[in-house]
Amino acid sequence: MLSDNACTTTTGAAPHLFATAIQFLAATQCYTPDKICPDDAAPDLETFDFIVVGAGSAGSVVANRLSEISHWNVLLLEAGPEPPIESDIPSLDVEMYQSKYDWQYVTKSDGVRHQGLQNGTVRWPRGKMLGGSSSINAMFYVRGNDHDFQSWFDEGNPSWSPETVNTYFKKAENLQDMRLNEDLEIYEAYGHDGPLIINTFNTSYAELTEKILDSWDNIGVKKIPDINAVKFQGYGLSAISRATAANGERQSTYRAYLKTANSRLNLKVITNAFVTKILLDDNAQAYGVEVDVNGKQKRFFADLEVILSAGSINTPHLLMLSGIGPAEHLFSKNISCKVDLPYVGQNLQDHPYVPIPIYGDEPGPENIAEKMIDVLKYLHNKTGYLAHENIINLSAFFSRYKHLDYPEFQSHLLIFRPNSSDARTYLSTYNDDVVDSFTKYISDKALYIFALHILHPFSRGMIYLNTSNPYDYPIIDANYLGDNRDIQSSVDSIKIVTSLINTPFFKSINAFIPKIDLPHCFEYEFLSDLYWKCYSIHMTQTVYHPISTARMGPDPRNSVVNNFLKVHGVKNLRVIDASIMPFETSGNTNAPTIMIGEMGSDMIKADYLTKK
Ligand SMILES: Cc1cc2nc3c(=O)[nH]c(=O)nc-3n(C[C@H](O)[C@H](O)[C@H](O)COP(=O)(O)OP(=O)(O)OC[C@H]3O[C@@H](n4cnc5c(N)ncnc54)[C@H](O)[C@@H]3O)c2cc1C
Repeated sequence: MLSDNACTTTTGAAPHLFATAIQFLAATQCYTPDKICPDDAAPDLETFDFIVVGAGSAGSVVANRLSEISHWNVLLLEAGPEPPIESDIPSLDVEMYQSKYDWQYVTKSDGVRHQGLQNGTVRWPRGKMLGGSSSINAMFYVRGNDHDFQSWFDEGNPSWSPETVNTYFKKAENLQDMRLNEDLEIYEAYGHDGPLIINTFNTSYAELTEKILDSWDNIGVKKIPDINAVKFQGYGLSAISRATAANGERQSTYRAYLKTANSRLNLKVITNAFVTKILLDDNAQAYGVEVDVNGKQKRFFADLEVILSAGSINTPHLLMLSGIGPAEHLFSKNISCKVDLPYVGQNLQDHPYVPIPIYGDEPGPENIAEKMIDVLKYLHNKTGYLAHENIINLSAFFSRYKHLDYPEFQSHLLIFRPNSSDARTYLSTYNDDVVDSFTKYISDKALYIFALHILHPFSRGMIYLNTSNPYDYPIIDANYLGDNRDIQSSVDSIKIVTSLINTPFFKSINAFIPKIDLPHCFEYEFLSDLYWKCYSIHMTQTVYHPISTARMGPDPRNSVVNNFLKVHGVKNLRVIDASIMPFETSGNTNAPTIMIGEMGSDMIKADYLTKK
C-alpha cells in the first residue's frame, strides 16, 4: 500500500483503478446547489411585509424566524451567491479568502503601526454568500460570559440581561456531542432542540491537544470539559472547543436556518442582490430598498419593516449611504442627511490578535501518504483531517488577576509540522522578512503559533465613507492598540503565553521562541517588555470580530439602535447583526450574533403579533 516512498513498478492497471475510484468518489461529491430562488424571482416594485438585508449569521436567523409566521411575506436579499463546497469542508475555509465569496476588506494604514504586515494594513475577510461570515469562519462556538451581557444591560438595554440572552442561545442550539451530553451540568447548559448543530471536531491531534491543555493547566489556566457550561474563575480556563459543525461539515446559518426554511412559500431569498440604499420618506420612515440584482436596478417595498443584517462594515455603510449618520460627514460626501445620528460607524471594536511563535521538536513531519488517505476518507465518510478546522480545537481563556469573573484574553493554537508549506500561506498577510524569520526553523522543527486575542480592548476605531458611491468600499480605521492600556494588555498576555515554554511538555520538546525580523524593534532586547510592546504594535492584526458600529443604547448621541434594535429617529428600520453589540464578548462573535438574530426576531414578533 501507500508509503512515503510510494514508487513501485506497475503494468498501469493498479494506478488506473485507483485513479478511477478517486474520480468516482470525487464525482459523488459533485455539488449542484439547489438555487434557493432564481435571481429574477421577485419583480421590480414588489411589496413584502419585511425586507431583510444580508443573509449572514444574523440575517439568516431573522429570515427563518419571521417566515415562521405564515401570513408574513419576507424577502431576504443577499449580495453574494450560494456558498461553494469549500464552505462545507471545515479545513478548506481559507480557500475562500480573497475569492468572490469574500468581501476582501482591508484597513487603512496609518504608516506607523502594523509594519510587520504587508502595506501596513490588516486584511478583513468577510463572507459574501448565503450564511455570510458563518460560511467562511473558523467555526468556534463560544457564547461569551455573563459579565459581557451584564455590561450590555448596564448600558441601558434592559432586555439583554445574562438570563434572557441565555434563553436565546439555547433556542438556537442543538448540542450533539453525546459524550458531553452525559454530563448533566453540560447537558442542561445547552439547548437541544434548536436548528444550529453544535458538536466537537474529531481532531487528528487529540493526544497533543491534551498535552497542551495540561500545559495551560500547569500555569494556572485550569483544564475543563466545556467553556460554555461554566462560570469563569481563577486565572483562567481552557477546554477543547465546541464547533458549529456536524458530521464533518460546517453548520453555517445558511445550512441551519435557510435550507430548512427553503420550502416556505412566504420566504423569498434573492442572491447576488446588492442593496445600495434604504428608502426613507419625509417622515424618516423606511419603506423599502434600492437593489442591484445581477446588474439590474430594482426597488422593493416593505409594509412593516426593513431589517439591516449586513454586518459590522456594511450596515453602517448602508445607513450612511441612505442619509442616516453623522450630518457633517454625510454633508462632506454630498449626501443629504435625513437623520443626524453621530454614532453610525463610530465605536468600532475588534479583538486584536497577535501571533506568538514557539518552536519544538514534536510533532514530527507530515506523512503525505497518510494525508492523501485522509482525503479519501473525507470523500468516503467525511472523516480525516479535512473534517476539522486547521486550527487546533482548543481555546484558553485567561486573566492577569485571579479575582475577575471574566477572561481578559483568549488564545487559539495553530500547529505546523516540520517542512509544512502551510505556515507560509497562513502568514501571507505579513511581509516577507517576517515570514522568513517566522519559518526559519520549520525545515526540522514544529511551529506552534499561539493566536492571542485581547478580549476587552479599550481602543475604538471607526468606519466612514470614502465616497457616496455605494460600490466604493468604506474606509476602515481599526485603530488597534490605539489606547495604551491595550498595549500593556498585549505585553502582559504575551508574557503569560510565553511562560508555557517552561512547562513540562514544552520543556520535553525543547521549545524556544524565535526572534522575528522587525527592523522597528531591533533596538530592543529580545523578549524584553519593550520588544513585546514593539512586536505587538507591528504584528497585531484581526481575529475577525468587528462589532459596535451601530451600537445599541438608549442615547442617540452615543448609540445607533435602541434596546429593541430600532434605529434612533427612524421608523420601521432595525439593525439585527453583530454591529449592535455595545461591547465585545469574551470569545468569538458568531454565537452571540446568532443569539442577537434569535432575540431580534422575537422582538419583532412581540411588536406585531401582540398588536393584532
Ligand atoms: C474569517 C473569519 C473567521 C471567523 N471565525 C469565527 C469563529 O471561529 N467563531 C466565531 O464565533 N466567530 C468567527 N468569526 C466572526 C463571526 O463569523 C461574525 O462575527 C459573524 O458571522 C457576524 O455576523 P453578521 O450577521 O453580523 O455578519 P455577516 O455574517 O458577515 O453577514 C452579513 C451578510 O450581509 C451581506 N451583505 C452585506 N452588505 C450587503 C448589501 N449591501 N446588500 C445585500 N447583502 C449584503 C453579506 O454578503 C453577508 O452575507 C469569524 C469571521 C471571519 C470573517
